[in-house]
Amino acid sequence: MKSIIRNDHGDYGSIEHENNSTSTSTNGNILSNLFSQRNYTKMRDDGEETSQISLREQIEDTKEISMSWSNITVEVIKKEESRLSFWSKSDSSTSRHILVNEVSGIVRPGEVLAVMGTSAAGKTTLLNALSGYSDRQKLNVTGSVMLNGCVTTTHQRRSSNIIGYVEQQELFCETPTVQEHLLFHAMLRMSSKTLTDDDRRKRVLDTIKLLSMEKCTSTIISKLSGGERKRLAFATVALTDPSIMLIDEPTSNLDAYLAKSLMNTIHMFANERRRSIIVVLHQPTTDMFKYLNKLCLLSHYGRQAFFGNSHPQAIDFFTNQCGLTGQSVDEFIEQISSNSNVGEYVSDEFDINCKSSLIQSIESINNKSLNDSKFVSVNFFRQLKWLLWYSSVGGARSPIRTSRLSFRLLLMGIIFGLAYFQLDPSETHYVQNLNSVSFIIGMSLIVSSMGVIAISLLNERILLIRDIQRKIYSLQAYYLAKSLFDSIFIIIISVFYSIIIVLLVNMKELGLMIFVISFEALAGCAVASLMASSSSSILIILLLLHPFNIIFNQFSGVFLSLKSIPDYFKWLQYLSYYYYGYSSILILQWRNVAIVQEPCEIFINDTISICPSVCYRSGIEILKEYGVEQHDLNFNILMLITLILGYHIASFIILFIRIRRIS
Ligand SMILES: Nc1ncnc2c1ncn2[C@@H]1O[C@H](COP(=O)(O)OP(=O)(O)OP(=O)(O)O)[C@@H](O)[C@H]1O
Repeated sequence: MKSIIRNDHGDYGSIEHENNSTSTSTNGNILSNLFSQRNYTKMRDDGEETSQISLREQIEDTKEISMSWSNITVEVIKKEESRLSFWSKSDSSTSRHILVNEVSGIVRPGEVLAVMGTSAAGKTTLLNALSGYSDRQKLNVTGSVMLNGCVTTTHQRRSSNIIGYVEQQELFCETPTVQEHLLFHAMLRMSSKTLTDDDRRKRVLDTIKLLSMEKCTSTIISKLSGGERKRLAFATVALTDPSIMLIDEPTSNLDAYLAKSLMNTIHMFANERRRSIIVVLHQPTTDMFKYLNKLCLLSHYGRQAFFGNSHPQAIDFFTNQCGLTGQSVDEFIEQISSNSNVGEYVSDEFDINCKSSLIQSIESINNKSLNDSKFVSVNFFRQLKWLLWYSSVGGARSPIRTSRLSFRLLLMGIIFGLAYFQLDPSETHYVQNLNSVSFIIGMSLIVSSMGVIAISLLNERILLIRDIQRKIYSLQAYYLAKSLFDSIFIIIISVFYSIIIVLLVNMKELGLMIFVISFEALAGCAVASLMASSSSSILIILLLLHPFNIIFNQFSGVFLSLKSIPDYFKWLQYLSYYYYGYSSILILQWRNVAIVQEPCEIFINDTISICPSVCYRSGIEILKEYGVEQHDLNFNILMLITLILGYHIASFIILFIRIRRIS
């Protein structure tokens, strides 16, 4: 069937599209019900009346925004250094590499524009420039991008909810399921305040259905196929219903049927929701052209080779104006790709014959006012709630956190528990053994969990930067949610680990031991967060964590006597979580011990010998020997809490500065 696409200028004509297939009509129904906010409200009030609301009413609710761009040039400036020998001064020069060269275009509400061209022609680079994300790659962009004729800055494009960008390799948090991922985005990204949480849940299910993803609703993202990931990336953006969608290679990794079905859905989004959509396409099949209204063709080095109606106008241009032979657009693309001279020639022809009318068409768009489309960010507590939920559903499935760490701790708990099994005060080396296990219990827990905390924070960094740039949530909400979730996780494993060792070794004061060990581990993990925030790779984290741990170990009182720490290193003792943790555990073990029997050590001819008789010491005397005061328990716990907060604040500030610099 032929349908007329509304067009202010009349230069883009009509397109043909299928309207009678089952999948089309099913998708159409879902789509028309999907994004009507009024539908949801009505459903709540009037039961089944939803379907009576016409698409026309829905369209009036929507924001129709055209996007145009003129003379977009993207270049990378490379600094090249040449040095004749090690000692000679280096000569540095800068060179400019043009990736996109004076490209112009326009897409209006209701249209799908396809950007096509040779590999590495600059299609993704153009999309990055249009979406406002080029500066994260340190690229220099000139030219203007207009929304409804108003010139915009990159920041405006990034921070408004007008543009939804589906990147070529969309990043996901890998452990949640498809439904959980979409729900998280529905709760934080759908800006309408009138939607209830139930409406959002329903929209998630409808979006899953629209993209034929029912089969993988409960599949963990890391297990999705390449094509399913593509569809999920599209679904994540489609969920929020932006006025303009930029989609990089939506059909790659999809089979012919799914590719066609997805293009059909994209076309319907544009057509029925009056959205302006730009897609980068690679080798589209001939029947896919019916879903495209316009074509922007890039040749070598980002030069523009064509812009216009996808099929008839393109064929006319390539055959009549450029003298190429062929029947379809893909044949011309192939000729341009295979021979850079043909590409150059076609680009020159386009510049001479067509560029000025395109620029006129762009300039003719009146400056229509844009609605205030700043991101309506959800409040801090809602962000915190859903970030905590997302961390917990994802974290609970992460094997590094769950099975592997639990197994490691169980194994260590059993080994240490059996090595120091049921310590008996009447044993010869009771004091030494009890003091050793008091140190090892905290140290082993911290060393095992530090890496997990640091690596998970570092792994999420790229996602965090992207989500903050997209204004999905704030760094404050993310950091607080992450720290809360990690703290709960650390407390659970501390309880589990302490119980094993305390019971096997026969240590005292189980309840308070759990309390102290948890705080010691939390302080250690706060240091791990600080390391992760300060590092840019796992290797750097590992290089930093071990020296830090060893240095803080030395000032715990177990190796170097607390009494002999030089004054200029006292500050290291006060920053050491091992010192406060170890001292507190010693206090718990010795404070109520009245008498300890142990063999006496005496000096005979300057060598230590064991006297056959026994010596008697109180627990308080043992503490004194280690430089620990029994009344320091509360102070130590307070200091551990201070360290936890201090290290986290330092970690947050460093992360904040790093992300600000990148963004
Ligand atoms: N940040 C950057 N610094 C230097 N060169 C870059 C940068 N980003 C992209 N390029 C280069 O720009 C060219 C165009 O890259 P782009 O990813 O835009 O191509 P493309 O047309 O999308 O390619 P494909 O179809 O293969 O995905 C490539 O040669 C690429 O190496």
